[in-house]
Amino acid sequence: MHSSLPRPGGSRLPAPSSAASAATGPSLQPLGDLGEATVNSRIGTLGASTSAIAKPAGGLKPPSVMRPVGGLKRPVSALDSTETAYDRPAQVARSAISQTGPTGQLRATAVKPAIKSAAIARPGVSAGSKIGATAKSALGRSQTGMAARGKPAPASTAVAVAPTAEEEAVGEEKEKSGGVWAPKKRPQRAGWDVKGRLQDIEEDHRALMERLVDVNEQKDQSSMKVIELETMRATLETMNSKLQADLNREQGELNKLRMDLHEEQRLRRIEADDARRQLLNETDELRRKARDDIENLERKNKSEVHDLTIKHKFDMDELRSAFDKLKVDLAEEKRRNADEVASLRASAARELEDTKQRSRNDMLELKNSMELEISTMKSKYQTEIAMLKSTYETELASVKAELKVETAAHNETKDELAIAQKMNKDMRATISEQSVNSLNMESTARALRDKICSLESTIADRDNSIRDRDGNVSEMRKNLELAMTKLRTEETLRRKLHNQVLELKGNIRVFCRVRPPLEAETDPAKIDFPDQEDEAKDIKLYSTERTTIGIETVKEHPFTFDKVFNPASDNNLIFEEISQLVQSALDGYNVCIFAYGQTGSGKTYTMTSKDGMIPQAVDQIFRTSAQLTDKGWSYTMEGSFVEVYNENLNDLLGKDTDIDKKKIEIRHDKGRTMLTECTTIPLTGPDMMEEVMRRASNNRMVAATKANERSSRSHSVFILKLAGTNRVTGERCEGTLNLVDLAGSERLSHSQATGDRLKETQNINKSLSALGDVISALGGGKEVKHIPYRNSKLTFLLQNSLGGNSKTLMFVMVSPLMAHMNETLTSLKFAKKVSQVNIGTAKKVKVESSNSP
Ligand SMILES: Nc1ncnc2c1ncn2[C@@H]1O[C@H](COP(=O)(O)OP(=O)(O)OP(=O)(O)O)[C@@H](O)[C@H]1O
Repeated sequence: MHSSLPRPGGSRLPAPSSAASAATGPSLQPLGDLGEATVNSRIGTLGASTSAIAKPAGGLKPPSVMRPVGGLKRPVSALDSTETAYDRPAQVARSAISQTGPTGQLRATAVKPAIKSAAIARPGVSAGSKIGATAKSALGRSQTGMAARGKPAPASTAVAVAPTAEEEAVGEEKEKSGGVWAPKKRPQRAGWDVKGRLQDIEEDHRALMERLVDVNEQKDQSSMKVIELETMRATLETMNSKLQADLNREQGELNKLRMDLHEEQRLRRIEADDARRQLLNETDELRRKARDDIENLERKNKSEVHDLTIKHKFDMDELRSAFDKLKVDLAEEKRRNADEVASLRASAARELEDTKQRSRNDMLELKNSMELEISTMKSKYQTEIAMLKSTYETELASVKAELKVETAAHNETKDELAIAQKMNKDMRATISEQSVNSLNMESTARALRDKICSLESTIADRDNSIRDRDGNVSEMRKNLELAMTKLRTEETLRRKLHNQVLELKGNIRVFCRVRPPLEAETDPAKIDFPDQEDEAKDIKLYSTERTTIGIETVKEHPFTFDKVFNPASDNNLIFEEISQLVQSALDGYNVCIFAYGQTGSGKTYTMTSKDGMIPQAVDQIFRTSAQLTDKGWSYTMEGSFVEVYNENLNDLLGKDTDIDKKKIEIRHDKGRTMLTECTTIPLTGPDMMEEVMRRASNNRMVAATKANERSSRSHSVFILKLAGTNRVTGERCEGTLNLVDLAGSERLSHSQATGDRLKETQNINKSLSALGDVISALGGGKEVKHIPYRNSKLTFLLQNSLGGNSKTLMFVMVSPLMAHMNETLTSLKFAKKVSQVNIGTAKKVKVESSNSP
């Protein structure tokens, strides 16, 4: 290993061996003469000095110098702990350096072992830090020095050997260039030439001293270097302390961060606690809300159940009425069946009678023919017998005569007598044979007579059964009669009950209908229907009002009526609600249905459109009256259609040329209203209504050409009179159904109208306020003695249909537009007043009847 260590000059040092030391032998004289110990001590001192001097100049660069870059942020302890074995010699060197005095002078004794340990510390390392290399070169130098002085090197260190010629040349060269010092080459002196040798030594000593001076210079340089290194160390230490300070600061920051972290954690914990508490509160709140919801739901459920119960009750009532209707239908069916049975029975009886008659005729014929046959046969046989008898008697007489003749010749003709007797015997046999035949004939006649008898008894049985059936039929007829009577009683009862139901609902009822906005209408009003799913009685409107100080406020206007129809309700739904009133007209009551509201609110649409109240009412009346036929009722119906315009009546079913010309008078007589010179069309079927409506609409159009927008400024009244008679009970009833499309209720200002328009305005205002007056007077009770029917043509026309014996329904029509809000509110207020009027119980129109009480 040591054999391959390179020398600073590139030559190799031979491995330390005794041979090597022996090689130096011939070149060195024994030092016994001079005092070998002295020489050796000098050489040793020199060697030690050179070794000390040969301390590596630049080899003490501490590895830590290079470290700060990477290890800047690392704590010192960490830096120290990461020092490897390679760093330790440098540390030792550093500590050695630190032992220099304040002057910066290096103490050789301290440096020497340091270098030594540095050199020894890394034996066998071929390449490594500068320190190792420097230490090795220093070692090399010291060894060389020692070798030169002939002193054996320690076993653990390399021992210098005598240089070869080549090495010597290099040594010389080195010497010149200030390399490692070596004694000068000179011719070998003889052993005895101690003086010469001393001279050489003296010379070498001088050279060495010179060299020492050089070395001292080098030492100074090294000291300088050490100082430099020291400065560097100080810098490094400053850096180190700076780093330490950084580290401390960072640690401080870290601690601060840790504290922040703790604070943050504490805050988070508090927040978490708060959140948990909030969550608990929210959960409680939710639980409470859920409980409330459940309770609300239960309440709602209960109310729904209640509603459903009511609905169920209502449905049950309806079912009951349907059941009653079914009963009626069943009775009707029964009656039809009974009729059928009766007709079948009659035809069966007729057939039976025919069959009986035919059988009787057949029997009679048979009997006659039999009797004829029997009598023919009888007479035939009797004739035959008589003939035979006469023949016999003749023969007997002739025989007797002959006998007489021949008696004499009796004896003579005894044989002839015997023959004659024999012939007589034969004849008797024939006669008896004939008698048997006659008897047979008689028995046949008897059998025939028996057959006739049995046929007669069968006919009698049949007669009996027919009589029995007749008995059943009459019993069934009686039952039918009873059922019909019951049915009639029930019908009367139904009418009474129906009337009572309507009475309970009030004789003036007010329905409110809001029409849908039309396509072109863009400013809808805000209208609510709060209980549409329920009773549908409420409506709420919202208007905006400006206070005196200019603040806009929204005002609510709630109203309640007998029924409120929202814009989605169609005419069919509305008719369902009024159909019972229409039924009342059939039951003999006067019924009046008004459509009240401003122009364009939907009055005409509700009353006269194709599926409006007028066509549907007539249709229902026809349908119901047809059903009542089975209960003995037959009805006659007649319709009139009049227009009240400017306090004049126009016949809308008359000639168009008579409009505004013919004067129609109103007469009241015993609860009946008659119109003079007004067309009344008998209605025989619902299809006739189309013609009635067409004619009325034509005349209205003609009237409209006379005055613009006349339909809005006139009242139209369709009057349907119904007269019913029950052919079975003799009951009679008369009812009137008045369907009125009123003029637009908008407040017309007198100031803006002139001429015809002013007249129209005055008349509309007059008639509508008269209607209001009549209704409120009717609601005044018994104290009010006078009802001002005569204040307008309209109220006078409807006198018998407004009040005590009538049923009244007012539709208050509502426009859905914001622009009409004020008019709408006025209409609704008027309707509210009407709905609060109680006009007493309606009475059936009294009609004298054959058996009415
Ligand atoms: N329920 C409804 N559904 C659909 N359209 C309707 C409804 N009601 C009214 N209308 C429409 O609104 C418009 C005005 O209605 P209508 O002529 O019936 O009002 P009005 O009150 O009779 O007016 P006037 O007093 O001028 O006769 C018409 O075009 C009509 O078709």
